[in-house]
Amino acid sequence: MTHDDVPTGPGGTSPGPSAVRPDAHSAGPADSRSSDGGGAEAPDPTVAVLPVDLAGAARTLFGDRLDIAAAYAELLATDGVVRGLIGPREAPRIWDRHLLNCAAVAERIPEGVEVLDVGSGAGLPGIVLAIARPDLAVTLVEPLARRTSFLIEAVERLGLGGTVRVFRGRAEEAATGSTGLAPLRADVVTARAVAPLDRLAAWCLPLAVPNGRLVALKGASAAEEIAEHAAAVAKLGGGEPAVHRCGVGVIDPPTTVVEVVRERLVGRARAAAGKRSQGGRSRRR
Ligand SMILES: C[S@@+](CC[C@H](N)C(=O)[O-])C[C@H]1O[C@@H](n2cnc3c(N)ncnc32)[C@H](O)[C@@H]1O
Repeated sequence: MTHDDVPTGPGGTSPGPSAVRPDAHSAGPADSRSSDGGGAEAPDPTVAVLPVDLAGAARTLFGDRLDIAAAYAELLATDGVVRGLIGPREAPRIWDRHLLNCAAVAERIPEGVEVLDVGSGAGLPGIVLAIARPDLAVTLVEPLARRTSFLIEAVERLGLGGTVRVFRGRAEEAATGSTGLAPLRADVVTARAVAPLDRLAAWCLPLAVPNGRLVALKGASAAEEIAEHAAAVAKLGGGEPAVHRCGVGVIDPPTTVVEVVRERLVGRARAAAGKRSQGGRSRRR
């Protein structure tokens, strides 16, 4: 495993102006799904132009950073498809199923906090959140080299190096710092289409600071997953999972997220905290 810190600074190319595609595209309901797919010939980049019926939502969610979102949409629909990170069928629905679906989640994230996006893949939702919210410090956690190479290039090309870094490795490795690096922690840990809620809680809660949160994009399976996994989540130190709908009145359908607060330290984290507090007391004597 390596730690690929994207150099900070102004690097990257400046994204081109946004353009609105007149032939409005409608897609099925947004859901927690992978954007992944097999490699293919690069589609025509105009396939990623913002459909006119989504332009209002896109302006609401991205504000004056809509041009950067448009550059990312084009990158996903071209390079992302060629490199097998996005299925070719996803290219025409990049905006509604991916960019807007992910950007809506920004409303659940407080101002100026640190965000870890676990299993970023091609940057969803991590890169989208970094575009929509330049106040956030975002770390993209992704184990696969082919995907982290794309992420590093995307961050540079979109000029996001000042607020986004890429960590190559699994969530479990990021949490323990087992490679000799300091363990990663954040106020908010996001994940989309990575694992069922019990596994996600096991991977992501250790990455959250105490009272920090897992925000999992879950779609239609949310209530079912909570019913199935609430007990496992509680054992992992999580509070009662809560469902929230994001982007109500902006996107249709809204994005469904399951949130879990890290309420208690369990296992190794609890033991380590106990040792720290004992050490603290003996030093004070
Ligand atoms: C189905 S893809 C979803 C990618 C992206 N979140 C999206 O919505 O398009 C799942 C991603 O999770 C990553 N992944 C799997 N296990 C992981 C783990 N233990 N820690 C971090 N990432 C993991 C995979 O490498 C893959 O990129």
